[in-house]
Amino acid sequence: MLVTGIEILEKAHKEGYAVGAFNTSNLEITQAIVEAAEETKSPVIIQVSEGGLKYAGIETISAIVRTMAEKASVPIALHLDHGTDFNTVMKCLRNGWTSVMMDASKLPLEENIKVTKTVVQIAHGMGVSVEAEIGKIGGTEDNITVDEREAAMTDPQEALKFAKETGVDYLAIAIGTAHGPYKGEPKLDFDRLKKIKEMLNIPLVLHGASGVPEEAIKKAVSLGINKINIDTDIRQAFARRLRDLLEKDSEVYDPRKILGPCRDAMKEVIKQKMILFGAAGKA
Ligand SMILES: O=C(COP(=O)(O)O)N(O)CCCOP(=O)(O)O
Ligand SMILES: [Zn+2]
Repeated sequence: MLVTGIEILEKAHKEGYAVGAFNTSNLEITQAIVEAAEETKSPVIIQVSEGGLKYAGIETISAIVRTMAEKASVPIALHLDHGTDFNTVMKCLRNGWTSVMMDASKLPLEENIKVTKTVVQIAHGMGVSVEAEIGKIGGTEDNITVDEREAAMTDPQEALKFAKETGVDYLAIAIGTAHGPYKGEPKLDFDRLKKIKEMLNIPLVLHGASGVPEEAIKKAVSLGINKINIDTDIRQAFARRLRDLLEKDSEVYDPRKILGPCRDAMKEVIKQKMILFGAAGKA
């Protein structure tokens, strides 16, 4: 069933587990996410980035996800990931999305607060929940020094001010993760996470979670992470299966015989994440 993000995350926050938020941009990835959720009886957040919207078209990807979510037996939210453009956020609200991220983390704090507060007021008026970001979660490709990454981490006092002044439902925090494939092992600042959770007591979001060791994920969940964003691991599962399949069968040409097995490979990765996050059986 299609539900709001806060309906899913409030329960996770109260019961101390995390829900996977998996990015899609087409039919097969969406099918893989929904099938994984059904098979593990997990609530799930299906999310689309602005790049995903450009690739698929907002009306088309909305229709695919909403149709499958409404038919599903598990709770599913449709979420805009990293909405940096106000008008894109508004478009998603008009297309029946049940959760949006207003990502104004690149702006100075006061401007981030101002625009996020506006989105929260509008979204809440439509019964939609809101994620925002404080601190800067960059990409593993960004050439920044360790000190710069440290400086980009979320300041607990700023996070408290931000949450109070915006009324945001869940907050993405920077504690050492980054988007994309890691070169080395990411070091998460668990003390910072613990402090932020104690001070804010709302659902917290971990971006850039692909490639983070399982023990670190489990510790982050135990300290209060309730939404975990995964995209790179799914993309890499797709690409591995595709290469393997084409190497083994140079004659295959039916997209269904190519994309179907790739879909199944993505589904298996997603199921493992749902079990690792503690969401399995929580639907
Ligand atoms: O936090 C994550 C996923 O992080 P990951 O790379 O560790 O999977 N995300 O928000 C996914 C961001 C995807 O954006 P784009 O479609 O522009 O490539
Ligand atoms: Zn992200």
